[in-house]
This record gives sequence, C-alpha cells and structure tokens, in this order.
Amino acid sequence: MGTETPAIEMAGLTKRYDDTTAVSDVTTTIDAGTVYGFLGPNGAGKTTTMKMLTTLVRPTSGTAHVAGNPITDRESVTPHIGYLPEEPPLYEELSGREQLEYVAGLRELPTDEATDRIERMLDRFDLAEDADKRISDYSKGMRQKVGVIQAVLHRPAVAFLDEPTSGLDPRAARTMRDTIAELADQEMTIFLSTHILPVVAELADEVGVIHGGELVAEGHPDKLAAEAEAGAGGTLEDAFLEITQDPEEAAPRAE
Ligand SMILES: Nc1ncnc2c1ncn2[C@@H]1O[C@H](COP(=O)(O)OP(=O)(O)OP(=O)(O)O)[C@@H](O)[C@H]1O
Repeated sequence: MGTETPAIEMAGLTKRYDDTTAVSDVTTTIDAGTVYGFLGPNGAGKTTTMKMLTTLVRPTSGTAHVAGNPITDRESVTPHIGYLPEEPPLYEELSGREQLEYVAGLRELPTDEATDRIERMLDRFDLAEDADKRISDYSKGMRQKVGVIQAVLHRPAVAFLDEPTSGLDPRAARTMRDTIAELADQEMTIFLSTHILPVVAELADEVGVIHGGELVAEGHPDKLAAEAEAGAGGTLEDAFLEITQDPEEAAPRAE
C-alpha cells in the first residue's frame, strides 16, 4: 500500500504546436486501479495528453511515466497500455474476428487464451453474429466495439479510452460501462476521456478537468459536484460548467 508504482505520473507535461500550447505544465499522479475521468471542453488538450501518454506524440517539455516507464521509451511503455482513440485503427478488409486475432498476435497472447477472450468479448458486445463480416461493412457502433475490445484484449495495466460509448446504442453503452467497471475491479487503470458526464459520475474514482491546456481541477466526482456553486444539489455537470467557464462570460456576482 502506498508503495505501488503509480499507473500514470505527469510532471510539467507540456506540448506546444507553433504558437498553440495544447497542453501546459500538467502535473499529477494517478494510482493503479483508478478510473480517472478526464474532462475538458473541445480543444482543451485531452487528445494531445492521451497521445503523449501513449507515446504517439512527443512532449515539448516535462516528463511522464506510465506503469513506471518513461513515455519517451516507446518499447517499454506499449506492452503495458491499450488505447482506444477517437477513430479506432482497424483494417477494413479484415473481419472483426480477424482484426482481434491479428491484434492478439501482435500482443503475443497465447492462441488458446486469445481465442477464449475474443469469443467472450464478441459475445458480451453482441457482435458474435457479425464477427465474420468485413469491417468495411460495419456500422460505427460495431467498429467502436471492436476498437475497445482490441484496446483491452491483452489486459494492459493502463487503458486509455477516448469516448468509449461514442456511437453505441443504449444496451451496448451499458455493456461498455459494465466492462469498464469490471476491468477496474481487476486492477486495470482506466484513463477515460468523455463528454458524457453521467458516465464519469458513475464510474470515475477521480476526475481531472483540463481547460486551455491546464489541469484546473481534480478530485472525486462527488467532491467536485459538492463544491459547485449550485451547492448540495450540484452535479458534476454544474461543476464542469463552472470550472471551465471563461472569466469574461461569468455572470457578475451580486455584491
Ligand atoms: N497536430 C496539431 N497541430 C497543431 N495544433 C494542434 C494539433 N493537435 C492539436 N492541436 C491544437 O491543440 C489544442 C488541443 O487539442 P486537442 O485535440 O488535444 O483537444 P481535445 O481536448 O481533445 O478536444 P476535443 O474535445 O474537441 O476532441 C487545440 O487548440 C488544437 O487545435
């Protein structure tokens, strides 16, 4: 207890593109087994942060470690992570099952174990019947299901999920939320970026709010909600809107 390597550590993490500072001096530590809800308005820096943590984009300055490994060392980080980006990377000409078998091969999962996990996840996400159809013929929701299954198939220490319920029907969205909760119970750390605040309120142990590239608030969703000006009946949405309000838009306070 307390001595466990944190799942994610960021120290002064910064990314600049020309004159845009996408992520500015972010410092935080996320314990292993946490569901971390990463919130922020459009353009706040969420995707850029996730791309740095998954080694796809190099920081301009600052450092970060994922599962104890520096993000500048791609080979040491990638075995410990899974990533569902906004558009899951899929081979159009493969079937859903072939795509997952291919990813299992890249991750060097033993064949029997891979087959077992793939079939269980296909079943769970109601995709078994369509598993042999080509991905080019899949709907957005079906692609999303394959995307999330491939992100967690190798049971990474840390899974980065960008809008995992995007495009999913209500039943599939429920399955996704249940799956995230179950993976977290098995000590997987989930870095969850979404604009759907009730999902975060339901699942997250901790929330980080990024605004204009800066990490401007952090805490348990109930704590952030309780701190909102709305008071006792405040929701995470109230807190989010307040935290991310631009000063010039803020309503003048009564004297
Ligand atoms: N490759 C790039 N080149 C230049 N600017 C970029 C690049 N990627 C992101 N940015 C800029 O960095 C800022 C943060 O973008 P980012 O995509 O990280 O935001 P986000 O929080 O994921 O937004 P959204 O919720 O809309 O997906 C934006 O101002 C964006 O225009």
